[in-house]
Amino acid sequence: TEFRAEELYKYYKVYETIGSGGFAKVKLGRHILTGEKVAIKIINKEDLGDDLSRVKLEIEAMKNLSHQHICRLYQVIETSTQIFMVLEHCPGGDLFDYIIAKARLSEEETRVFFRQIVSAMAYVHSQGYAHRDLKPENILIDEDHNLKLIDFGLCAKPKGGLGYELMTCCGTPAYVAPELIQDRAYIGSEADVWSMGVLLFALLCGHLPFDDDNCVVLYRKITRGKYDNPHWLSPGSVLLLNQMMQVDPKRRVTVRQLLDHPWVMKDHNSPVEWYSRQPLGHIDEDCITEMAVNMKRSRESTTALVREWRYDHTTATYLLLLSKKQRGKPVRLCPQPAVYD
Ligand SMILES: CN(C)C[C@H]1CC[C@H](N2C(=O)NCc3cnc4ccc(-c5cc(Cl)c(O)c(Cl)c5)cc4c32)CC1
Repeated sequence: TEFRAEELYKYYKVYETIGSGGFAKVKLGRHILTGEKVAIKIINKEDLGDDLSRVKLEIEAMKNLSHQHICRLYQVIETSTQIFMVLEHCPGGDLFDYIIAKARLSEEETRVFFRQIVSAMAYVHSQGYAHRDLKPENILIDEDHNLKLIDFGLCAKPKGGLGYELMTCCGTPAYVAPELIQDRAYIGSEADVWSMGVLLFALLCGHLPFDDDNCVVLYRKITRGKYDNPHWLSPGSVLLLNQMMQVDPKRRVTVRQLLDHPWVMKDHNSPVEWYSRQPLGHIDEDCITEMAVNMKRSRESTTALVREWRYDHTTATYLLLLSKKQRGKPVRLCPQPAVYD
């Protein structure tokens, strides 16, 4: 039903295309009521084919994932031909470009970033999901130079919980764990730790531990699990990388062990905080008050509406107001469409 695309333009200013990801393009937008910038991921259904299920999977996963280091989904609008995902805007681009621009990161800067990745992954696993496509291209940098995980299109939530084995071999070759390559049954969280090891290597070294233009050669290198440690790596970094890129998944360090791993604790002296700072069940009273006034509804009916988490304009308005509050901005809605840059 085409008129529903109007729903996008009713609530958002839509500006230029700021990027593309796979079968989607991403435009910059602004939520009219709060004035907050958003990223609008636009998917054309006819380009998808059977990938439509992947998009539905990503949307369902993102509705259940609310965390300070995961890109937040605010609203979903579906028309007969398109799906619009209104997402948290990350002006810093992705980590891949960031590494390229700096050649490689210092151990100190890597540690700050890696702690945020461990925080996000401990939360994702605690919700019963495995990401399965961890790589610098799928990690964005927000306006406060914090990391946000994106692209849950390949994630898995095994019915029996993360302890259950998965079979689908997927992900990006250079980051894929050996057990996936051998087409053996694998545990999603263990495969994610391998990918985190490859990611940590890329941050510290500026190149990949296993690389080859020929896929077969690349896979053989991964299953052998042998790679060169550049001379600039500290002994602590070499040890952690070795513990994460263990070919035998049962010998690999777990995300839980990473939370207070000596390398992760260095200079920070505290374990990684992985709990969500905005748990899904929590309702913020200030945001409810502002919305109730603006919608000319009672606080009770406004609260009930927000609690339905329909990922419609009400969800978006609430989450964007909450984001403003958490960044110290006034918890205010602008009823008349204000003029911006
Ligand atoms: C694998 N790479 C190519 C992927 C690219 C995709 C475009 C990205 N991007 C820009 O190009 N410019 C700035 C920019 C700003 N805010 C963003 C917020 C969310 C997303 C986003 C979120 C999800 Cl959940 C998702 O699935 C996808 Cl595809 C995108 C992208 C943003 C973005 C950068 C990484």
